[in-house]
Amino acid sequence: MAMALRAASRVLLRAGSRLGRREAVDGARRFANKRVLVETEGAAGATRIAVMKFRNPPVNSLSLDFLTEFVISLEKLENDKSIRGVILTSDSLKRGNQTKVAATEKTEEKRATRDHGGRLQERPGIFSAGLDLLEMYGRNPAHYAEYWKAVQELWLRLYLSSLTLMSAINGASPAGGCLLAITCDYRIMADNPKYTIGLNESLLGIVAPFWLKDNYVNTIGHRAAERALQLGTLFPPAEALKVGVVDEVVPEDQVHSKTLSVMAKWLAIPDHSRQLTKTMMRKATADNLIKQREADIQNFASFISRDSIQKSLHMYLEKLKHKKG
Ligand SMILES: CC/C=C\C/C=C\C/C=C\CC/C=C/CC(=O)SCCNC(=O)CCNC(=O)[C@H](O)C(C)(C)COP(=O)(O)OP(=O)(O)OC[C@H]1O[C@@H](n2cnc3c(N)ncnc32)[C@H](O)[C@@H]1OP(=O)(O)O
Repeated sequence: MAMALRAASRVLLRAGSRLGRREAVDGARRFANKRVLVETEGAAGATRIAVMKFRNPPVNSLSLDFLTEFVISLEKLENDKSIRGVILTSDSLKRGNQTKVAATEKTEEKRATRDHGGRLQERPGIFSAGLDLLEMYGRNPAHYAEYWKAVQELWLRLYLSSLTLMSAINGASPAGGCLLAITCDYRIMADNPKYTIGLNESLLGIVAPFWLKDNYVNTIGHRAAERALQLGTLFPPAEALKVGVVDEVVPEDQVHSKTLSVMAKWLAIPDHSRQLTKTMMRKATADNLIKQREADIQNFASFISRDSIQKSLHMYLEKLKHKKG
């Protein structure tokens, strides 16, 4: 398994250097590729934590490029011995240096936030819209296979990470967005009823993969997962807390500070015992995928290529496009 992960990571690193964009380097304290910004907090030489901010406009969907860049960034953090904790969050807060694009049409309004250079900015209120539907629609089986391998890789890396991972959920978090959150050791969600979280695959006419289902069952229990998966339930914060999809709900402006303070408590536990415990709890679930990765890829590629599934995705995409039109 370690060898397989190292080999996959070499491939990703090569892809990363081809993608090649390291926009900002400030010692070890801040690095970024195009879609993931990583900031570290804490004094040099001491234990530090990192904040990984998603910035893949407009909705932080998990495109192939995003997945590649994410895994490269995570690996860098895993290799940095001074980093013990990582917070996943969206870089979707409004920045000062922005202007509203004059918008009369509804479709314009939807994407009205641009910076002064006219570049599209991440809109606030979205943690991640989940897997990129355009990677799963209208492509060929080889592309589906490549994409699914990257999705598996992301999940395995996060689920088995030796770091303490926390998600600061500052927006909507459907499907793959929920995947990011439930791989973490702890989840804190902003108390905004507009934000929802859950595995809504069934509403799209698709099915969550077995390993994500297992992750969900491990998080909220079998009965709750069985019901939520069939109904494709997206829980608002209070319900997400009640069912256990998230561990805490706090006012929106306190999500970051609260996550930092919970992280401090987790980091007070010795790493070796916490890590061994985490592995003990998670290894069997991860091994289930590891032993059949290739079969899972083939399953996905043939499932998603079906005419009926492509039709469902087409209808869902159309619905998204016209929902406010
Ligand atoms: C038996 C089984 C056998 C085998 C099975 C094997 C494997 C399993 C098979 C399949 C599993 C596949 C798993 C998939 C998991 C996923 O993650 S699927 C994605 C689920 N995501 C969603 O449903 C979210 C959809 N989006 C939204 O609900 C809203 O966009 C959101 C609340 C995030 C934001 O709303 P709003 O601010 O109003 O923005 P818009 O809706 O206007 O969206 C802006 C533009 O972004 C586009 N977009 C939205 N989401 C996605 C996405 N996930 N991927 C790509 N693009 C997305 C949207 O269309 C708008 O585009 P436009 O401006 O119109 O061009």
